[in-house]
Amino acid sequence: MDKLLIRGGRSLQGEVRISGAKNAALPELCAALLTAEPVTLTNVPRLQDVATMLTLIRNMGVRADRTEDGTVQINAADLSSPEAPYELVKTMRASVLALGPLLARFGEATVSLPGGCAIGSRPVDQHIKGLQAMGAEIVVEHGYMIAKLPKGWKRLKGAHITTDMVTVTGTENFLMAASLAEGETVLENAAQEPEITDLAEMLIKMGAQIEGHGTSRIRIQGVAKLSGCSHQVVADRIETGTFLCAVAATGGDVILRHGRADHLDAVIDKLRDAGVQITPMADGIRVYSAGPAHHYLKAQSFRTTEYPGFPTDMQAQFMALNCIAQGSSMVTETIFENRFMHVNEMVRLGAHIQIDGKVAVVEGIAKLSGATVMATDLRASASLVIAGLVAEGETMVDRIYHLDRGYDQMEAKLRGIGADIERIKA
Ligand SMILES: CC(=O)N[C@H]1[C@@H](OP(=O)(O)OP(=O)(O)OC[C@H]2O[C@@H](n3ccc(=O)[nH]c3=O)[C@H](O)[C@@H]2O)O[C@H](CO)[C@@H](O)[C@@H]1O
Ligand SMILES: C=C(OP(=O)(O)O)C(=O)O
Repeated sequence: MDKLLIRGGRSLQGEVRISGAKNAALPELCAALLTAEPVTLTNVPRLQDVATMLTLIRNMGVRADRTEDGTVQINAADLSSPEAPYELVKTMRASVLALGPLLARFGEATVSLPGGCAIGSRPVDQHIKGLQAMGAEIVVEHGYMIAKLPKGWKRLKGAHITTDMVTVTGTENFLMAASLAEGETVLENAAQEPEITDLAEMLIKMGAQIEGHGTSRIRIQGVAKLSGCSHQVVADRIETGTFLCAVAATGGDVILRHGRADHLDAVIDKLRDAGVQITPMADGIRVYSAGPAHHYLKAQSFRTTEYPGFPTDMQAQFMALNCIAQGSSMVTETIFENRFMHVNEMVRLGAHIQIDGKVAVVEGIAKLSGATVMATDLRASASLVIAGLVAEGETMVDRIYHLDRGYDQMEAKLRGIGADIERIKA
């Protein structure tokens, strides 16, 4: 297993190019299953999850070709096997996104219950309930969701779906399924994340009739057929936020090219309150902090919530900053029940953190000291990299395959702005 070796203490300067969003590219690759016509996605990030999704759809008989510039061409005209086997989905939560499109276009689907980051139990009951409301017959057997249309049905039927909680991939599954269903679907309590809006915009280019995306109530008028399209994946707000926290922690002056400040209001507000200077630009964001966080920044308390609130996917990275900022802070995780696994590893670097249920109380200290730490999930890995960038001496981050699932060449990008970081190949 590859590791990252970081020698901390350097400030960051220069420019980083932000990649396309993992959490938009994955549903958009699945949306291509809704049509027999060619779909072109550009700005697709180079990630392990994207590679896994491409393997998954190729395994169904779909043609999917990617080029070095981040373009992926998909043709699902000859999709022969609407199945997502366990072996291919066990590492990736987003594989559940195959369910809606397969069911909508082929009237059947067999999709393994998904894997992904071990940050909580992550059930898919809402996905199943919503698709059942559209008429699907779904049983869960031997770890698989086996779904089909009732006898004699040609298409799903539009429905009024109110989920028990806001679910991002649930909303995406319903959007895709409803686009090809008969009649109107109304999604209440819908997720409002920018990745949902980006997916809806892609579906609209394919001929879908969608209104209200980006709000908690989405209306979809189903159509009988969707066509091909060309779509550019939106910039990754979580990658952007991760680099913002890295520069805030080390000090420095960096332009995040293509980063979208308007998708990160909650994080940027907290960074500004901490003392970081953030300037939105025409095609990016400039971030400036005079030096190491402990000399210049004040720790910030925050609570994760659904968009537009503070994203759970930024909790660990901001906590790394709080560890070495001035003062104490309370970090409350409300979305996933097991998303503090980075805490023990940060403590190994000298951080002062105590967990009490959903709350982590962080006492900012002047210095972390380098150590060997283990990445436990995707954003935990990123937070340990940030901690390593400011720790004294060497930090070795083990098990970075988690990082490779969701960050496009993170260590190369960090090296490009002055970090002392190298990948140690297994
Ligand atoms: C591929 C992708 O886009 N992943 C993102 C997506 O995950 P994902 O879509 O899996 O997360 P959800 O928004 O569905 O989960 C929100 C909460 O609802 C619960 N829940 C969800 C569905 C369900 O059927 N039953 C249920 O109980 C979950 O366990 C969790 O506690 O949104 C999360 C929350 O912003 C992010 O952390 C992930 O990066
Ligand atoms: C939790 C995440 O990913 P996934 O839903 O793919 O596990 C994430 O992107 O932080």
